[in-house]
Amino acid sequence: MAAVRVHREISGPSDAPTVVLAGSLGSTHRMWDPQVEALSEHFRVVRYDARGHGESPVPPGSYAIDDLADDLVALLDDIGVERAHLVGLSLGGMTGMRVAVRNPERVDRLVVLCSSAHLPPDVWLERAATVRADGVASIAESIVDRWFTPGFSQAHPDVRRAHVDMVAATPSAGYAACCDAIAAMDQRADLASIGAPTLAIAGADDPATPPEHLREVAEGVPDGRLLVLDQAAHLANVEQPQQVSAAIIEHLQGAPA
Ligand SMILES: O=C(O)CC1=CCC(=O)O1
Repeated sequence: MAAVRVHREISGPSDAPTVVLAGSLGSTHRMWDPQVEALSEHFRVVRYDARGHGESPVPPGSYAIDDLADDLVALLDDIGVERAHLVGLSLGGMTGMRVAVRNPERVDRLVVLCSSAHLPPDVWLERAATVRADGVASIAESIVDRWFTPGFSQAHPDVRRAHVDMVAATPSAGYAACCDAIAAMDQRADLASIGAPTLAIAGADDPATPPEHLREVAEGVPDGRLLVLDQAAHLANVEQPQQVSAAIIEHLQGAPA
């Protein structure tokens, strides 16, 4: 499938190294709000909506992780960036790993948060079918139950509500097409070919991509390292914003893996 021109928001100094932030299934670029200020002190920060999400195009049919990776490379081409740091959470992490495998010359350092090289296909095909039948809004509450720990949701009902609304606003066709991409993905054999120094960050309480998935990434990538954050579920960047921002900055600035 041809690459699409994704919706992007750019902040930070134009002459600083570029970091591209790729988000989770059911999110928009706004899921990175907690990181933008801190990262913009050091980097040109490029956030975007994945195809099928937010203000980006929603091509018909199923997608593959390769399509999402091609969109990210097309974004780099479009903004005139030869080589960037990539930071991706969940679906965004899968996309970042794929770019690091297929376009290694475009990737400086990689951060993979709350993601996986492989997830059970049947779960994702079933979710795609549910969303095609009933719409993404029908599962938005249950999705966000996995994004935050119960304690965080109780303490921050406004944050939880904003994320339920974000998921519910995702085009159902785009969401389902990305579920197809996750179902068809198996990057386990490719991890060894990722040359970019890689930090894998897990939420200790993430039921969607538990820490063992990030351990597999950290141990599979030759220059990989694992960080497990307590009191964080799937959207660890929202639940532990300072720790995540600090870990990203340290890794991208070249802390030894
Ligand atoms: O939203 C979820 O259920 C968790 C998830 C797994 C891959 C992804 O992008 O989100």
